[in-house]
Amino acid sequence: MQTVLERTVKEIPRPLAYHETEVVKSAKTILQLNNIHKSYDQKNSVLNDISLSLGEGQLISIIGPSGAGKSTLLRCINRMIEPSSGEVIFDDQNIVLLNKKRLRRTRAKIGMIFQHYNLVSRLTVFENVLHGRFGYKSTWQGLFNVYTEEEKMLALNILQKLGMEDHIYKRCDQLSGGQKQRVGIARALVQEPKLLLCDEPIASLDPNASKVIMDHLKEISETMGITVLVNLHQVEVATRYSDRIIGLSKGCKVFDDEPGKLNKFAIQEIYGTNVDELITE
Ligand SMILES: Nc1ncnc2c1ncn2[C@@H]1O[C@H](COP(=O)(O)OP(=O)(O)OP(=O)(O)O)[C@@H](O)[C@H]1O
Repeated sequence: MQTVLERTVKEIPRPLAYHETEVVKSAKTILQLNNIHKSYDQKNSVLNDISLSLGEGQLISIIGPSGAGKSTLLRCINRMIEPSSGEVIFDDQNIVLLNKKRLRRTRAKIGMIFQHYNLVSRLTVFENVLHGRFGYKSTWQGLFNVYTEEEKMLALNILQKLGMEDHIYKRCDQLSGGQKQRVGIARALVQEPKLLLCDEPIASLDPNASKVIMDHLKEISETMGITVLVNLHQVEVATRYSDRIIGLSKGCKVFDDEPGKLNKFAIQEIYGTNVDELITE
């Protein structure tokens, strides 16, 4: 008898045609991780020797059970969490070695979106989005919210692309979860990033809102050439949207391939043996 997992994996549309796979393989490298280790204490290792490289304009998902180290890995890339050792090569420089000033400049090219949006509730959509320009401002410009006309036009255009043009003067606490996440994406895009890190962007959203967000992320990678790295709990979403999937288990990379290769054995290696339970949850 077919398991739920086998049925689910079979029914998932394969997003890439053969010729597209070839394009993915030849994409220019935008981020290279070399031998990343992370321990929060002396005893336990949370990330073990993670190496990978990401191509320009790809959407790559990281999947794995709770506690596998997905958020830690994502946050080591922009040094929200300091890796214990290893290299993070982005824009031809090792981020791990940058001083505060150069790190700030480099981070401006790395957008991030969060499960709980991290917006300022009492500010408007437009003000929240403009905050994405902070990385390009001097301290006083940031303090006094000094933005150029070009920056305001950029924010408006992005909000329009994300279907948020009717909400720009609303306070963020008046928005639905899906709308808040679109503001989070707009704030990241106004940075004009080369890389977008998404830490469980749909974990708090219903299926419809999740689809809207994933459709936008896919379009961003395909049409803007921005590399999108996204932590996901939903295997079927990862399979449907990703050019490539990375599987983490107990801090180790145990899978790194195209979605079509994510068979039940690979899923078992990533999640352990309770595979049916995982899919029916
Ligand atoms: N600040 C911290 N101090 C100590 N341990 C931590 C800290 N942050 C995370 N950990 C531990 O590191 C491990 C990996 O956590 P992480 O949040 O990266 O996993 P995850 O795969 O993202 O999990 P989830 O899917 O539940 O968010 C867990 O065992 C967690 O308890």
